[in-house]
Amino acid sequence: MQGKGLDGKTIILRVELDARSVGFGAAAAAIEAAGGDMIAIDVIQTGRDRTVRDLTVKIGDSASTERISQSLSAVPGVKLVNVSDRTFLLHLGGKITIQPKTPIQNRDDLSRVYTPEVARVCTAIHEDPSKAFTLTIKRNTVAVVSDGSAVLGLGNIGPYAAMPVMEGKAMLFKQFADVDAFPICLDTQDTEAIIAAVKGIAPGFGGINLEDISAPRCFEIEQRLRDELDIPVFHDDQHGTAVVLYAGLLNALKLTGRTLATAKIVVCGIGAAGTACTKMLLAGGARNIVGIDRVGILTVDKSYANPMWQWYAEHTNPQRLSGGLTEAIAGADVFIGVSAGGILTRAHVTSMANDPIVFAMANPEPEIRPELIEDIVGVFATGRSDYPNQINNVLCFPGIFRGALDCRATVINEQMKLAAAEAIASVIGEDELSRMYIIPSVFNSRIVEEVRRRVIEAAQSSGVARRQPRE
Ligand SMILES: NC(=O)c1ccc[n+]([C@@H]2O[C@H](COP(=O)([O-])OP(=O)(O)OC[C@H]3O[C@@H](n4cnc5c(N)ncnc54)[C@H](O)[C@@H]3O)[C@@H](O)[C@H]2O)c1
Ligand SMILES: O=C(O)C[C@H](O)C(=O)O
Ligand SMILES: [Mg+2]
Repeated sequence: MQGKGLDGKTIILRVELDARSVGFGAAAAAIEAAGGDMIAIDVIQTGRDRTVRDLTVKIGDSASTERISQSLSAVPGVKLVNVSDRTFLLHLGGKITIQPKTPIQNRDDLSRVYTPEVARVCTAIHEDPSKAFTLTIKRNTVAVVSDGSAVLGLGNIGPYAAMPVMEGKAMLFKQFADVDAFPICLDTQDTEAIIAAVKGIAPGFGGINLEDISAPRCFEIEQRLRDELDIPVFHDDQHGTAVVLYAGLLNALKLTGRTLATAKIVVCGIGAAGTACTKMLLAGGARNIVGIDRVGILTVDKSYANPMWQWYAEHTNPQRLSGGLTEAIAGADVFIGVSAGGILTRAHVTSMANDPIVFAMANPEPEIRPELIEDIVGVFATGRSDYPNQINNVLCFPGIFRGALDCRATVINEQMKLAAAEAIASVIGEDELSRMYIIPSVFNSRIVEEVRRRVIEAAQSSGVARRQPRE
């Protein structure tokens, strides 16, 4: 098992060299001395006094971006202008764009897509608002809405910093399910203001994917929007995560000879994801779930100001355990982490039952790195793409929205979520299932189609579909 880490292995250093006092060789030598290997040089600007170059440098195992930058900056006459890596370069100018479906080539085209002809289409929609689904982008467009309050496990980093994640989700929607998704990061964390903003933009969208909004506000925001809008509103960190977790856990339990009803399951991080995962496991028949957050094990013997924690304490922890993670995890069959990076230790895992299942799903840094417990864990999964068994909501949200949009569902309900989980689990055949393969790859082309098909069936049988899709 190997993760690539967050630093790219190749970096690009933009340097300004004082042409009179520094030779290029000195810069190259400084990079080499710090463990870097210069593999390309691009001249950006040249002049009599100074030149600007982009140096592409491969970072050796012993080196780091910081060491190389420091070594280079220490050379007299060298000014380090910028350091980027392949990841940053991929983000230059953002990751998505909007393109018209047809070009406007002449006056005739112009008068059809725009004034005066467009007015006839506007009038038709005014007379029959349901035509918005057929005559505008509403039919295939989802808003990915965040307030930046719980971005991955990075926490409350605000709406500007949340944008790269939301753009990424939009890319995944398009690539995997051909859904046009638009990232919307709101500059408010006020519940009422978020509800009003989403309701205000809803006319242009066929669905709302709420993303990275922290608990407990996310519960009220989602519930109110579900009640007040007639398009699906789906908090991805709750339900997308729960659907994928459920699919992966069923397979892991099967492989280790356990059942949901008898396994002791510890859920760490009782926020958006932890709450929804627990609800889905309870609905599936789990009976021994213990939840833990910063305040310790949630137990009915205490009372909590957070109403969701109160609910949680009343519906879990049948043995009324108390204490911290050490007390919660002793003898547990399953650990589900949706909290923060690095909080689980090898000693914790050693204290679990034999052949334990550890799903360390915090992003980007899991609760524990697989290499630390490889020899003692039964089944291991993370939320990341650079380890085996990626339990990530990307396996759910493209397909579930594809299905919901195609049958014009008014909501995404429990039946549709369960259908999505069963679809994801079903993509792995019995003979393929192994400890390193409990959940299909994001790139498995059958996932979206299978999720879509079963979600549409579930929407129809539960009476929330407004349209019969063609195929
Ligand atoms: N793999 C996936 O698909 C996936 C999906 C959703 C969320 N996540 C990850 O799960 C984590 C939580 O996301 P969320 O949307 O539920 O956020 P959230 O803010 O709603 O909830 C996080 C909860 O974790 C708790 N927590 C933080 N540090 C803790 C600690 N040291 N010990 C115990 N509890 C702690 C917080 O108090 C909070 O209740 C993030 O790291 C996120 O990246 C992963
Ligand atoms: O964004 C991800 O990779 C998954 C999830 O939505 C998260 O918040 O961590
Ligand atoms: Mg998220």
